[in-house]
Amino acid sequence: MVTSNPSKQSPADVARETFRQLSTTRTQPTPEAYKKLYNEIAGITEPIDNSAQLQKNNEELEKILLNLAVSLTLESHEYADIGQRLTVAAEQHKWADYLRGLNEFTEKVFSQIKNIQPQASAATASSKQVVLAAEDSIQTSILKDLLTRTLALALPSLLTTAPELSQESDALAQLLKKAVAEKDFADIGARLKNLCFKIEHLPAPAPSGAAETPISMSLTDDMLIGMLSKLLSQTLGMAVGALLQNEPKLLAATDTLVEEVKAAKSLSEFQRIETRLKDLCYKITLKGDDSSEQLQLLLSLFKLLLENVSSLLDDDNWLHGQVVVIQELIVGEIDHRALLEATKSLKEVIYKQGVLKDSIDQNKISVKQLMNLFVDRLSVFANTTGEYHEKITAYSSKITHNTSPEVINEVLDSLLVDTLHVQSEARQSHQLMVNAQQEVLDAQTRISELEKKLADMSEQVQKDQLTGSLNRRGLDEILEREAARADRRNIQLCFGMLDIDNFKKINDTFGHITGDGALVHLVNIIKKTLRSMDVVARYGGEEFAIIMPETTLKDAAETLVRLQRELTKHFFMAGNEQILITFSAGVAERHPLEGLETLIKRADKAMYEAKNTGKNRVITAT
Ligand SMILES: Nc1nc2c(ncn2[C@@H]2O[C@H](COP(=O)(O)OP(=O)(O)OP(=O)(O)O)[C@@H](O)[C@H]2O)c(=O)[nH]1
Repeated sequence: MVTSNPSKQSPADVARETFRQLSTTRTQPTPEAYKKLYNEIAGITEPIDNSAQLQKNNEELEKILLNLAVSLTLESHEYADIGQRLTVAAEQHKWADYLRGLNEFTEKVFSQIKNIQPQASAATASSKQVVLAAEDSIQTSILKDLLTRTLALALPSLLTTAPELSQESDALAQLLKKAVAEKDFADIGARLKNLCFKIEHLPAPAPSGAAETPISMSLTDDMLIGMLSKLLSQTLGMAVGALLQNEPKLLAATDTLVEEVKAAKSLSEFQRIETRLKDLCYKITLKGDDSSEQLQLLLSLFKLLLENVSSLLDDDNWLHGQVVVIQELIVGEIDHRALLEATKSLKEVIYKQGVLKDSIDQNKISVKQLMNLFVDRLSVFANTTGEYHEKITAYSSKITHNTSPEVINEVLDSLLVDTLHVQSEARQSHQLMVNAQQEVLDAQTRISELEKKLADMSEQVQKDQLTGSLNRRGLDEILEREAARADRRNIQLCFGMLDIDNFKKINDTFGHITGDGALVHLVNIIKKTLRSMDVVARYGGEEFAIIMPETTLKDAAETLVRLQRELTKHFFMAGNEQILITFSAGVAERHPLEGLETLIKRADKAMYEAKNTGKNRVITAT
């Protein structure tokens, strides 16, 4: 039975139903048969003759199907056989044979997946085995996904949909050929999903069905205005808005214009906006010239200053490190954010320099006071011993010239008194020396404690020393700033939390240094994959946070899935061993005015759910 309800079914639904009926009634799936049934199901009568376009579509489709068949002949033995049969069927236009062959192929792929999964869980003896099994399983599941979608959705729809999409599919078929040869389906899976998404979202046919067929893709004025308005408001809001961060007046004017663009519904409204846009552009150009000149001057001054600071720093490694960080920050493209970060780091350097200098000066003063005291005592002692020697010489001559016992007794008494005096001075000086030595040691301990404190402080600056990503403190600051911006501009902000799976096993198998390398590898891949406006921070040991400004929850989740896919393409190498790094992630979109602690908690909770439901997945927070 044919159902006809054009107002309720999307073209994709109709296409699916057409395909199902073709197969249950065992009708040959020729393009003509497909089109006829499609129109019946969609309740469309076909008033205009678009046979030339259909002919072209059919030819393109046939080419795609033939390419797919040929690509399979390059596969291993069992797939190559099917590929041969499909090629013959496509060349002879025997579409029923072709369909049977494709179904057989899908069955084979599904049964292979079932075999691979137990293999993966059994392969615990060597991590390499696990990695290889996981790799196979990922590729096969992508292949499965790809074929299911091809069979169920993309191909039938292509028979009747837009020619642009046919061209895209043709390119895809070429890619598929390459992917099968190289056994790398990650890219093509994503592209096919994208194509299916486009097909699913093709505009529905007009309910009257009188003038339009499902292949009609003509852009109406409304659609054009919609696209124009979206493009303009995005350009203004994101690009221009970001450039004007330190120009509040122009920023406010831009924000107002963005709202007006969003609300504009007709071309005449756009014409009015155009005049105001020109005015804004003019003002921005004026400001831009002005401030970029100032910025350049300021920068050259800043660089000069840094060079001098650097040469003054002697061998203080920490401060040198900080100066290098600032120099790196201002190398190349300078934007407002880089300047803000550089200024903050410089303030930190200056503050810490001050603290260190004060403490070391104080210690130097106390050592100096001690030395003065010691020298004083020493001179007293020297005087005393000098006098003693003089007295001894005098006593000696007295004894030489006078031998009476009374005189000698008198000399001996005096000598005793003088010797006791010298001994007491010597004892005092000795004690002083011991005290001084102790105080110098104390001062040295205090100085090394200060240096340690300084080293500890370096952990508090914004960067994580191992991975070069932001640390917790850096994360807090940027998150606060982005949240304020999101509130001010009424735009989305997403926060992702990800935790490497089974990281302990990497450490236990290959050692901590390799584990550290894996963390650095992950951050590098994150930085390569994400947009430049996204920010990655190390949240804890093997836990990372990602801030995604101006991103919807759906896009943020897709970004993290894309990141997972990138990791399957870039293994981490531990010597000759390939390690597949996977992670579990939770992602949350910030509610307007939501506190950051709550936002982080929601993402964290979703991340734990991802861990507890099998790992290597992304869960969106409620
Ligand atoms: N090499 C290295 N290891 C770290 C670092 N920070 C934390 N770790 C280690 O990361 C491991 C985390 O282990 P667990 O918390 O059990 O997590 P896991 O093994 O990833 O397991 P799941 O999270 O459940 O997938 C511990 O062995 C930590 O010692 C670091 O900076 N370098």
